[in-house]
Amino acid sequence: MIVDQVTDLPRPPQRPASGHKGTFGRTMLIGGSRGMGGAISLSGMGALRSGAGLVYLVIPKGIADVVAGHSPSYLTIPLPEDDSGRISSITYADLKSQLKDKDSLGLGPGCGQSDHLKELFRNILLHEEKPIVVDADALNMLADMLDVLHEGPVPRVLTPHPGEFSRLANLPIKTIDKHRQQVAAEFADVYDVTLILKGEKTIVTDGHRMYVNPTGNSGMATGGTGDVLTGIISGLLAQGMLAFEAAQLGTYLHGLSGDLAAQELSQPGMISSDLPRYLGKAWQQFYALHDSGKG
Ligand SMILES: NC(=O)C1=CN([C@@H]2O[C@H](COP(=O)(O)OP(=O)(O)OC[C@H]3O[C@@H](n4cnc5c(N)ncnc54)[C@H](O)[C@@H]3O)[C@@H](O)[C@H]2O)[C@@H](O)CC1
Ligand SMILES: Nc1ncnc2c1ncn2[C@@H]1O[C@H](COP(=O)(O)OP(=O)(O)O)[C@@H](O)[C@H]1O
Ligand SMILES: [Mg+2]
Repeated sequence: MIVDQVTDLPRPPQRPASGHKGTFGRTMLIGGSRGMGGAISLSGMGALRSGAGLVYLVIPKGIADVVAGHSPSYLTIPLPEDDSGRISSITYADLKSQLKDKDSLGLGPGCGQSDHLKELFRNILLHEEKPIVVDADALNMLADMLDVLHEGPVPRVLTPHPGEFSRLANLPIKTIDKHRQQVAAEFADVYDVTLILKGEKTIVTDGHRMYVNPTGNSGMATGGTGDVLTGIISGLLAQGMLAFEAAQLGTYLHGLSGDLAAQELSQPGMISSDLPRYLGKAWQQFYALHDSGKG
């Protein structure tokens, strides 16, 4: 397998002067559960500040008010929940009309795991042709049904940390840490996905190209930072970027937000909700360096 090392960053989504919120895409994020409303709220903030026009959060009804209260900029779609406060009852057929006009999806932040969610995500991955980011508990459930990646339409972006990748690829974390590029590229090639293997120097690969992200710092090793990344990439996909490019730019901007947050707040003093707040500054720096201030 020949894998090209990519260093150049892709062009960001265009922002035509006449653009309206429909121009910049609708992304829908499905997740959250009792005790983990923060995860889907953080993803929503990442999506909003990635430039997406409309951000929909599909959540269990028990956390709907808390999540909606996190930001007035979200649209929320509350669903029935089970005894543990996870999304339940609703089927893929029930959700179809909501999914229809969305440009991208993000599955998993804080959703928990259940047979019901697994079946719902299985159907979405099998049948939805729009780009989908798969993270967190959606990845853990995907580990038991990897066949959907072969059968379903592409593009799919998977965002595991090494613990999640170990479950997906059925490899020990030690092996993953030792051969990060190789195991990530092999998995991406076999399953025809864009894989983001997170951690220090996050890897983005589609099995043919490999990007090693230079931004980020260990101040980002704090709960919820990965949830923000899922939202950023879902938002870039909604704006029409291709999967590998959205993953690459999203990972770069996410790490840069972390670096800018650490500069002002210190590594121990920064938290995941700071990342969306610094994403605006990260965009400014990106445009200044890479796109002559068009943003
Ligand atoms: N505020 C919230 O509501 C939050 C909710 N979260 C949700 O909590 C659920 C569980 O996610 P977690 O990731 O905590 O659980 P996991 O059990 O998947 O991951 C935690 C374990 O993975 C391994 N791991 C993680 N990063 C690693 C690295 N760089 N190198 C080696 N091993 C590594 C470690 O063994 C670690 O204890 C998800 O649904 C997630 O979205 C978390 O995102 C934290 C914040
Ligand atoms: N030491 C580090 N250096 C750079 N980035 C890091 C480091 N530790 C964690 N990160 C980044 O923080 C994020 C953590 O994601 P994840 O483990 O999914 O967190 P959570 O599920 O709590 O949101 C990833 O984007 C990862 O690359
Ligand atoms: Mg995570």
